[in-house]
Amino acid sequence: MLRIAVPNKGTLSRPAADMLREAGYRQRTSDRDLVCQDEGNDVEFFYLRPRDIATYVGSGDLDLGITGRDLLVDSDSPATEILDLNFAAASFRFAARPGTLGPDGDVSGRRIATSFPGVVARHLAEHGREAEVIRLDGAVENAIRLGVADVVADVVETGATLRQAGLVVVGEPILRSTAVLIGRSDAPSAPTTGADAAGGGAGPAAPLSGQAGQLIRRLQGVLVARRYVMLAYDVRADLLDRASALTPGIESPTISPLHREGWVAVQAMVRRDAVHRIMDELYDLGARAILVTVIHACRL
Ligand SMILES: Nc1ncnc2c1ncn2[C@@H]1O[C@H](COP(=O)(O)OP(=O)(O)OP(=O)(O)O)[C@@H](O)[C@H]1O
Ligand SMILES: O=P(O)(O)OC[C@H]1O[C@H](OP(=O)(O)OP(=O)(O)O)[C@H](O)[C@@H]1O
Ligand SMILES: [Mg+2]
Repeated sequence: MLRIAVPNKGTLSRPAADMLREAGYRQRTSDRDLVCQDEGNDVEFFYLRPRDIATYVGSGDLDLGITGRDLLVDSDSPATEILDLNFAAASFRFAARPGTLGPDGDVSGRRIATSFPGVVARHLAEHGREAEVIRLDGAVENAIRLGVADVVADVVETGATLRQAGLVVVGEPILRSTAVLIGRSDAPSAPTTGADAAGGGAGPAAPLSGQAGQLIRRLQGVLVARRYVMLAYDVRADLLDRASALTPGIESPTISPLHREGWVAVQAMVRRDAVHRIMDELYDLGARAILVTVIHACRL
């Protein structure tokens, strides 16, 4: 049975379970459940602190896991990113009281409070800088107010927490994080499919097979279904080339004959964020009966 680690609490927990449900897996019914068996799919889910997930996967005790890229980097476990799951986007940044640091964000010689000492240490080493790293469990913004640190390094989503603490971000983002599916570093990587067009990154090694490969393909299917819609319309056959250029689909649009002479029906997947612009352009071209439908699931 495939064993998967899923965040039990916090920002990642609900969207991770929602995504697995959308991919057809059974999920726990109570926040207190620590394990959920999906016998139909031969998969067992273990609900763990997101910070611990890379440790379980890196040791090989669990096969795959969902966590944040920043937590994966911080763990320094022999685990690697298989698929960007495209939720819980945040950046990891230095912040300080205005005027504390120069615009280049050089933190050399400063005291840096963070819950991600591994991410900060890697950044300092990559930039050849030395600083004192003070590891705290959370609410790190208070460390400056309390005189424990000069700089914080923390997750920033809206920036509201920093503003409330009178802090400003300094320098470029240290890391851009999203939720990711991870596996052991020495395991084969995800199968590459047309889903890569939807951001499903995959490494170069041989594809993961069996239930692991199936889970990855299902999650890639959810990513595509979330990012694309199906567009259908009728257009005069002599305008088909121009219409197809607007809706090339992922592989190629489907063209069907219409009873009305000189007209064809076209179907193609288009990116959800571009669909209204494309519909306007198709209408201006002369296409009619333009319909958008949601994709619930797919395998490309
Ligand atoms: N606004 C946010 N606050 C915290 N973490 C966020 C946010 N947006 C995205 N994330 C990501 O969620 C992960 C942190 O999740 P985690 O469950 O450890 O912390 P949390 O949601 O802050 O919960 P808690 O701090 O209460 O334990 C990281 O990968 C982080 O990048
Ligand atoms: O940019 P924002 O939208 O304000 O979000 C980022 C803040 O949210 C998280 O704190 P959390 O509430 O999880 O508390 P914690 O520091 O105790 O983890 C994170 O540590 C930042 O402080
Ligand atoms: Mg937090």
